[in-house]
Amino acid sequence: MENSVPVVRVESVDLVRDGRFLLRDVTLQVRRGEHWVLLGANGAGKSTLLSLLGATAHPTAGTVHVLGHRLGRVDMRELRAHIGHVNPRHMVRAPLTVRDVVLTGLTNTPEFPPRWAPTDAQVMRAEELVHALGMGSRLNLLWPTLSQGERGRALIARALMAEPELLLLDEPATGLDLAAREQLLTSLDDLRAQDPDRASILVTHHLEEIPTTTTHAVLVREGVIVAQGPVSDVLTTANISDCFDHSITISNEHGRWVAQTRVPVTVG
Ligand SMILES: Nc1ncnc2c1ncn2[C@@H]1O[C@H](COP(=O)(O)OP(=O)(O)OP(=O)(O)O)[C@@H](O)[C@H]1O
Repeated sequence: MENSVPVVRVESVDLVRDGRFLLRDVTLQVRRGEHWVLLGANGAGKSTLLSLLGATAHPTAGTVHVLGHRLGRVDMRELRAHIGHVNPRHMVRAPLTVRDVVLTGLTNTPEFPPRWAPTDAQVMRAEELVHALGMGSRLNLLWPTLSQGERGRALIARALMAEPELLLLDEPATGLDLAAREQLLTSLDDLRAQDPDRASILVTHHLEEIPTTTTHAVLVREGVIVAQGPVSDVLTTANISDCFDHSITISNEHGRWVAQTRVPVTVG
């Protein structure tokens, strides 16, 4: 894909299910090297938007281009091979080790396809990625024995195996304890520095889960984008309070964001 072509170009998109607008008039453009956070309340439409960008859903109206290809005019399966979509609900049924699950990122299948075997170089890359995500000591553990946080980190390594140009992360810090969350955020910052061309979109409800390397933010409310742009322009007390329909004060310290309910000042 040419450098000048946006990684994602969504234009005037509606997505309607059962007569209900899950997304309405959504326009969004993401370029190489940009790292977006997608914020919104429960049910706002974040995962729905991510499913369009991950080429797993089609818009009802409007156009979606991902990596230069228009949805509806491209083999979605082929396109998905170039997108790293980290879905915490990814199912692993076979008793695979962490190394094997990460390797299935190459085939984009839940298990190894029949007669497929990774090369030595692919195994080495899988191990490097597992180390980069702080999971080196877990390489040989069987998937069912992992904690939720360990699975989340292994799934990011899995998504990176195919060297995707676009990485989609759906609530990657959900269920992580404090230390695991901090390790995850550091790993994401490090990975972004290692591959400056990759673009990413991370979905969360929590401002504390936004990596410091985030460049842009988009706020969704009831299927509509209410603000988007450079992260420090978008993450303001007014915008976040409006998006979540609640009085929230936002602050930023050393690149990390914090949200607090605004306490009314009582006089007297
Ligand atoms: N296939 C579907 N058919 C009908 N409604 C759907 C479908 N998928 C999702 N929805 C509805 O669309 C709305 C947006 O869902 P979505 O999962 O995108 O929200 P979200 O912002 O990711 O929420 P959460 O933060 O709770 O994960 C929800 O009200 C959901 O019930």
